[in-house]
Amino acid sequence: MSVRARPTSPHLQIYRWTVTMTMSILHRATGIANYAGMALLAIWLGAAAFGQDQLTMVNYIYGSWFGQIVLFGFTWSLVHHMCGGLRHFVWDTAAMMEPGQREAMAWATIIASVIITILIWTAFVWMA
Ligand code: HEM
Repeated sequence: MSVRARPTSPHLQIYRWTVTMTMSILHRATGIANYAGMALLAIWLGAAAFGQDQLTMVNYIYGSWFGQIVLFGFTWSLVHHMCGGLRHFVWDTAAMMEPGQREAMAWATIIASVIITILIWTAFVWMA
């Protein structure tokens, strides 16, 4: 007896990859990363409350090249997630829902998040 191929439901290997899809995934990923980043902020505040030695140690770790990369990534994650939140806010008004408009907003989110992150680090870290 011949076996007929069973119908498959849509899944990642069937969908054409789109920028809006990437933004949707990134929004959840940055949401999760924001939790981890907030823990870093809590550790820093806790160290400041404990005393100068603890604060110096945390500052040393956060100031290392690895710490700086993590903090830069956390800044981008926060900013990207915030831009994504504003994108949802625009959609809540039922605007920018056409395919071209959705893609334009997705690209605007990526570009704005990179520019804003670099501006924040320029103003508060590199030039401070
Ligand atoms: C540290 C701060 C934040 C954390 C930890 C956080 C965390 C998260 C997480 C984990 C999700 C995913 C929920 C899911 O997909 O089921 C989410 C979704 C969302 N976040 Fe945040 N978030 C933060 C800040 C913000 C800010 C500042 C905004 C707005 C400017 C925002 C707007 C949204 C929106 C609109 C969604 C829902 C997106 C959707 O329906 O697909 N979030 N957040």
